[in-house]
Amino acid sequence: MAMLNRFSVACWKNAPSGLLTEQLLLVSRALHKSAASEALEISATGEEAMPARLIEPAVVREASKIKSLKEMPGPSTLSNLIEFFWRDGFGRIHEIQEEHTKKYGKIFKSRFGPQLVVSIADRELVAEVLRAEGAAPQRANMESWHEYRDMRGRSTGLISAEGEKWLNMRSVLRQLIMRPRDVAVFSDDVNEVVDDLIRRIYSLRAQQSDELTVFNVNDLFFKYAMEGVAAILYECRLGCLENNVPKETQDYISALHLMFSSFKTTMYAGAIPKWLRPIIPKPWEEFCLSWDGLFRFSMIHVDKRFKEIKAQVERGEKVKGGLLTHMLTTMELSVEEIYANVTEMLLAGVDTTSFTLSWACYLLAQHPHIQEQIYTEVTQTLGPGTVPTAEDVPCLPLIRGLVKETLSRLFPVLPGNGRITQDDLVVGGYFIPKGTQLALCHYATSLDEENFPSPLEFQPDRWVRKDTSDRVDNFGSIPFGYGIRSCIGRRIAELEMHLALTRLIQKFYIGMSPLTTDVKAKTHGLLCPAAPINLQFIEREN
Ligand code: HEM
Repeated sequence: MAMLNRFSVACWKNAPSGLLTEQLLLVSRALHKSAASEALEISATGEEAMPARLIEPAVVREASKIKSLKEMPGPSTLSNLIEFFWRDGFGRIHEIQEEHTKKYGKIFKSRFGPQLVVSIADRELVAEVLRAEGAAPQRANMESWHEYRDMRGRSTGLISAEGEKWLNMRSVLRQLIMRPRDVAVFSDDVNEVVDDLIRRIYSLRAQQSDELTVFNVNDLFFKYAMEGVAAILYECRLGCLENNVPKETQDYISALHLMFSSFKTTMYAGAIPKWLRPIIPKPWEEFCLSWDGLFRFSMIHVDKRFKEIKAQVERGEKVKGGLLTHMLTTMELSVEEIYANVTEMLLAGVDTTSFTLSWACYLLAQHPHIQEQIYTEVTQTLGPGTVPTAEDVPCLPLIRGLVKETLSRLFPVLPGNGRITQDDLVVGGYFIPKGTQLALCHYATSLDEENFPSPLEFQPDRWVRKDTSDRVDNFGSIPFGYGIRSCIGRRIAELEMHLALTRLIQKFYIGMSPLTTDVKAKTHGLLCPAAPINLQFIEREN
């Protein structure tokens, strides 16, 4: 069994899905040697290259021990249905992940109607699956997204595209925003948005009788994240943090809320068969309505920038700008692809960042002594009142540790990720046929004692490297995913979070409002606060 564990992921091309031992003997020659122990090769773009595959004949002896999916443990279809539809399991997906891992082990199967999902909650197996990926990995079935785009004549963007089309777009976009230095140039733009965030905090505090409290900080951080991503993507300001939010921005926020607040509805939009739509029309209608709103907004801003560029060219002026300007002047992507990509990036970049900021501030308020340590680091490193830039962030390990401890461990905003296997695989000793939906259980692995000692404790300093050999990163926690299909907005999100948190900690002591009790997490697509987080922002004397 030890050998099977070592060689627990096998991958081969064009093999039939059957499970005959002879076939296994043949195909297992293609197994590569202990993918988990291969060193990561980080390419110049910051994306991880796949390790070379080696043939390991010893595995052939083990092939006959490979088990089928039938032998894999997991909850029954009935208990799953009860859990999700009767006991509101959609809001507790993260807890169910942990419960099922404890009950069935670190690899188990579940059935949702006709859909079989294999869940993996073991960091080595997650690593092996992701390291064995092909050139264009597939995350999940995006049929409903494709259907909407086909119906409206719209393109897919990075989230929804597959295969060759995805590969082409990814190779263009990764050159623009994947490396920390690509986004460092946006420090000043992001800092302007942080200025507005701080002004907004003063304004909100002033409206309360204690003149300290901001109610439901996620509302504030949602607007900050949206303004920040848009400043980079659209190269313009939206006015989200103003007292009077402009109408078109307000319409966009409503479309975004519709997409997420009706998370179950939009999930059902994909799950409900087309023939049932005349009987249950609402989910599909709301799904289309929110996409219409999201696309409309992006198109307004892309078209506006396009006109500005055109006018500049006509006047013979040099065209300067950021991401959108680059896309519009090089035209490596078609206009429809640009619309789709900025739409999908804005969708991906707002709630993820705002929930993480809300949780980070909540944890700071809950742990005043840790907040003081981070404050000391910030003031000693930057000196009083200095506005930090991306270049300062590597010198602020506790700020980075704060984000990692929040996002990578206690509140992974995406509690799970998915992959559809593109080849037949052997994972953890089980044969998994091509086309199977895998669920990578980040929430369970982030809180696994084997991966992180004292997993329930908030310890930002666990991420601080004591020396260069001390790598804390591991596959127990990959909040931005991994490899060629990982989050393309990671560096933008990190810049927004690092700069905002540093400046908030510089300026305020963040305390818990007496009106906030213990806030639990719930899954609503993302891992979000189940109740409003109300915090006090007490000005520091600098
Ligand atoms: C805290 C903030 C964020 C978190 C935790 C996060 C997390 C993730 C994760 C886990 C994935 C899937 C990766 C995989 O399958 O391996 C993803 C994909 C993606 N994210 Fe993010 N994200 C964040 C912010 C952003 C931002 C700010 C943007 C855009 C500006 C963005 C754009 C995208 C896009 C376009 C994809 C799809 C990439 C592809 O399929 O090629 N994300 N993100």
